[in-house]
Amino acid sequence: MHDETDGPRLSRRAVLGLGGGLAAAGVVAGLGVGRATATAPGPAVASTGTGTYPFTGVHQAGIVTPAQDRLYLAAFDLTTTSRDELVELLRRWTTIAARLTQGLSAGPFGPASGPYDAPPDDTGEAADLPPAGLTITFGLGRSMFVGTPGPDGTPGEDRFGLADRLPDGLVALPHFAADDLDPARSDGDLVVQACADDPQVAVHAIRNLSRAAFGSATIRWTQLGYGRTSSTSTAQRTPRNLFGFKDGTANVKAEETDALDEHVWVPASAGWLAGGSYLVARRIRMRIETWDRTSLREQENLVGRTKGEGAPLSGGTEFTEPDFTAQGRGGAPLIAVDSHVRLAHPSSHDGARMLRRGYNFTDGNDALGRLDAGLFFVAFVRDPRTHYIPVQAALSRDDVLMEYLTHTGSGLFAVPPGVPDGSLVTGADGTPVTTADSPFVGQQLFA
Ligand SMILES: C=CC1=C(C)c2cc3[nH]c(cc4nc(cc5[nH]c(cc1n2)c(C)c5CCC(=O)O)C(CCC(=O)O)=C4C)c(C)c3C=C
Ligand SMILES: [Fe+2]
Repeated sequence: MHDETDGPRLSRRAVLGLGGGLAAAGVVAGLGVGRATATAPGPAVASTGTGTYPFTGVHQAGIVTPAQDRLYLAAFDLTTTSRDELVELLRRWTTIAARLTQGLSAGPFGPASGPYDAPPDDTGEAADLPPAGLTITFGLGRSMFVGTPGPDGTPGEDRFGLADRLPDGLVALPHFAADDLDPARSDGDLVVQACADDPQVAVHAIRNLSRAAFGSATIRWTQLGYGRTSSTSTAQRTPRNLFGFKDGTANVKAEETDALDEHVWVPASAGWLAGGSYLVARRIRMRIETWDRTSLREQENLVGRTKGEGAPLSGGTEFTEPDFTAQGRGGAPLIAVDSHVRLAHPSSHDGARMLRRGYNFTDGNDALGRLDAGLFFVAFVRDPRTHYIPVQAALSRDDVLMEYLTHTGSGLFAVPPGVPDGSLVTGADGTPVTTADSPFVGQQLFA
């Protein structure tokens, strides 16, 4: 497992061989390019102290890799209508992501070594920071394929000739009861999820990707998150959400490879998206001031688990399966029929599970002094039609916890598979570069 206790960390400068020499080599990036094998990121190298996760692989990183402590997620709108420019953007983004996640600068020169009369090819604020386990995960929104329908229901525009490649699961999410969605915090043509154990590293990643998108795409909305609200590995302790409850106990974990195939990865039959997933994002504001005036008994009944250990109210310890048939004195179920865990449990949804990877957020306060805080819910599923929409519909309709929640933002994105190991193109300095045929996330879509 990657964590803060991993041995000595290398800063970007150290990884780069202290800038100068490698930056000089970067001048000739593009010369002598080759397919990266030796330089392709190897297995997770937490043990060597660099704190990096491989960028390449069958699946994109940032899904089953252990959830880091911080999130910066940005949704983008494309400003270009050129398919070639879209491909170029994805190529540039892929190279930058491959570099940043391995502790390199965004471009081959770095923040302080490029031509003196040009803006640096990296903004610099992460120059002396370790890679902090950065992962960057790309997703594609429905509007990229079919545009945005008009208010009168007129169909959107197929700007890139991709309408017939729309994945079946990339549906327009229905309106759920108690949704109060802000369009300025919802949807988008593209999404980039940057997760790291240092917020500055995650912000640096999005900033440099946004910079590289200049002229092709602009940021539509962003969300900062802290204090992951899920574990994605059995080696991680279960964190707590802002209601103070352990969150992520029953999550799908990286070690459950059969469950990942069944519930998270898009199957081979799904064409270009095979090996990918779908990312659901929901910005959920929590009425924490009201919650804090609620008795412990009521809080536990709303959730269906104990607040201290996170054990189901039917008994046992944190990882004991809830027993929904268990009754207390008087015959009432120990886990209420309208409790959160009962309504979200796979047994209520034909066995459907999801890989949750959410974060807490606090975005200031409202005019009444109440915190604008909550849970930025992120989940990866194999098909939102079976693995998310029915669950959300049941929760929005019947979950007593909803009395304390308002969904204020929403997004659904198709997450392409990973860039294959050994396929990155490297420059003379051995680091990834963008060329006319360098690989990119989502390449299968354009094949
Ligand atoms: C549509 C999916 C879900 C949303 C939205 C959601 C929001 C949400 N959840 C909590 C707190 C907890 N959730 C817990 C379990 C849990 N939640 C979902 C789904 C959504 N939650 C699932 C599928 C599960 C697992 C159910 C199971 O298999 O037992 C828990 C219990 C601990 C755990 O297993 O993680 C808590 C606590 C909040 C506060 C919230 C919105 C703000
Ligand atoms: Fe939940």
